[in-house]
Amino acid sequence: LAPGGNSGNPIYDFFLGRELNPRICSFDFKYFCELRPGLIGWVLINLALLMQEAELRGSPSLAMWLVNGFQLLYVGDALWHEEAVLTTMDIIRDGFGFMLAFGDLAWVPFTYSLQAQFLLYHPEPLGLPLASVICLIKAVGYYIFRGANSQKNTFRKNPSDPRVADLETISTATGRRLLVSGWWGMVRHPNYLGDLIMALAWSLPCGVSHLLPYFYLLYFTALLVHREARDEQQCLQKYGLAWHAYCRRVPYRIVPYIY
Ligand SMILES: NC(=O)C1=CN([C@@H]2O[C@H](COP(=O)(O)OP(=O)(O)OC[C@H]3O[C@@H](n4cnc5c(N)ncnc54)[C@H](OP(=O)(O)O)[C@@H]3O)[C@@H](O)[C@H]2O)C=CC1
Ligand SMILES: CC(C)CCC[C@@H](C)[C@H]1CC=C2C3=C(CC[C@@]21C)[C@@]1(C)CC[C@H](O)C(C)(C)[C@@H]1CC3
Repeated sequence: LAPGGNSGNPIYDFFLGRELNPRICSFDFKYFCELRPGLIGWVLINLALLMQEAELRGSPSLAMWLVNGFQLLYVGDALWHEEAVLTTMDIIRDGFGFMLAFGDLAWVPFTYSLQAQFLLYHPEPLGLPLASVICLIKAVGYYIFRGANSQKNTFRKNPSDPRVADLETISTATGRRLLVSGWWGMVRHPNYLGDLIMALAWSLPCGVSHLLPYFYLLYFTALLVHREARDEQQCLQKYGLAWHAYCRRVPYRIVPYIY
């Protein structure tokens, strides 16, 4: 049973999921749904919207190309680094309840493709200079997101790997160490920061005339703030005093000097 989804409150447990890894033989429903149908469905919906725009207006707009390219990179990255999902709280702690079943299969493909849906009905002229700035924002976000996630994954797999061996760490009572320099010495969730910067770059090609393309950015900020609080609680339970020491050393959660 999932540690989080067995609180005794039936509504909460239905949302978070009672069973941790529902399986038939070796087929793990949660692991499959987390990465395959929703993410691939999202890319296919985006592509269909791009093709429909080409049919309507002769060719896809630059804004549509950017949104498609950025989100394809995000999904490609998730599939390329597939094994990293095994250490996320969704796989380790959360059950396969309404949140993940609905989230993976319906929420991700249909709401994450909102920017492309918006562009089909509200074409947005985008010049090359602004497009270059947006690409730069995406590149910075991706650099932080990938750098932080890879640094932690490499360290968790092999702390003496030369790419992470020189980083400063704090020892914990569990025998595991926490990184306190590199990306993880900047804020306590540098990967969330990179992800949020990328989310901004996905919305900007749609202009600023409407709030709808910014829905993902707003929802994602709320999701990550809540997720960060849940992770913080779990880390405090796991690492106790060492976690307090890490928080003193790295006081900001997601955005340096702000939050
Ligand atoms: N697009 C989307 O809808 C979503 C995207 N994401 C993205 O998924 C990715 C994974 O996120 P998530 O699973 O929430 O969390 P993280 O990848 O940030 O993992 C948190 C875990 O990392 C370990 N950790 C924390 N601090 C340190 C440190 N200083 N040194 C070493 N290990 C540390 C702890 O686990 P332990 O010590 O046990 O290893 C902690 O529980 C992120 O990039 C996030 O942005 C997440 C949710 C939704
Ligand atoms: C329905 C609710 C309002 C919210 C549902 C939340 C889910 C949609 C997200 C919870 C964690 C997720 C992750 C990804 C997609 C969204 C959900 C399922 C992820 C697969 C996206 C790609 C990333 O690279 C990742 C790190 C693999 C993500 C893992 C967490």
